[in-house]
Amino acid sequence: MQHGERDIVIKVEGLRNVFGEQVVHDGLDLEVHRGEILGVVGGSGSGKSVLMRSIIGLQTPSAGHVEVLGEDMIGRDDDEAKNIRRRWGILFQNGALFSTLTVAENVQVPIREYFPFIQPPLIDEIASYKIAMSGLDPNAGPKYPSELSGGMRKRAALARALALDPELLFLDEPTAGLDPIGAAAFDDLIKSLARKLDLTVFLITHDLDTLHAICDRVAVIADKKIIAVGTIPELTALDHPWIEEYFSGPRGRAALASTAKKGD
Ligand SMILES: Nc1ncnc2c1ncn2[C@@H]1O[C@H](COP(=O)(O)OP(=O)(O)OP(=O)(O)O)[C@@H](O)[C@H]1O
Repeated sequence: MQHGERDIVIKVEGLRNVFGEQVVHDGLDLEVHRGEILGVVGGSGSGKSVLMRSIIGLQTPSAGHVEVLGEDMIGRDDDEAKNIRRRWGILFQNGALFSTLTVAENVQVPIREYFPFIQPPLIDEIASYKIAMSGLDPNAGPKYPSELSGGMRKRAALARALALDPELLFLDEPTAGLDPIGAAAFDDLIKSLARKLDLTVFLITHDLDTLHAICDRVAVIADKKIIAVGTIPELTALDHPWIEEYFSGPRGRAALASTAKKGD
């Protein structure tokens, strides 16, 4: 399928990132289409997180072009960048919740930042709604992150990422540290929210089950660039040793078998 400019939510062209002597990205290109869940995979240290940081403006690339939701991300002043940031939510790898705030207060932070004129009772209501949407019990609202399980913390962080009704969601290893049942439940939640809320999702993961269960396409980083993007069958049809080893090695085969079983 051909995608018009308006259907491309993230466009990265010729991205180059260098730390000292180390070239992490060189000539990296990627397009993320509206409404898709795009998984990003690659070996440890291949530059997945640096790619995400370049897209969200936390890392200024040495060269290249990054466009998000039709806006050029490089060289923006603070106010302009803030207006674009409002349109996406981010779930960082460790959740990155404020430990001194309750779950409800964490979810309220972005709402208060962007809409300080909204009255507190309404802010409470919006936060409760996001907490419920993320599959947490309403009793979780007054709890502190340290009082929650790992899975509940992820859901709380997801509620905060959804606080401003984003169009785009960035997820950095959302199922890392969860047991397989918790991870599958979190995958289901992401898939269902993405469909219901018309989200575009950029998802970094090492979790083969997640790739099979929820990703529409997968982008593979190796050799400092995106070497392939496509559905898993499209990728496995390619003759590339890393991709073959990744998807067709023992863990890849197990993930495929378990997805096939689920679909019976
Ligand atoms: N701020 C920084 N300063 C120097 N080097 C950095 C910085 N951030 C990342 N790097 C280096 O860039 C490379 C890519 O890092 P990145 O975190 O993007 O890898 P990754 O693919 O996300 O890895 P993992 O799967 O292990 O999380 C690594 O070698 C890392 O050490």
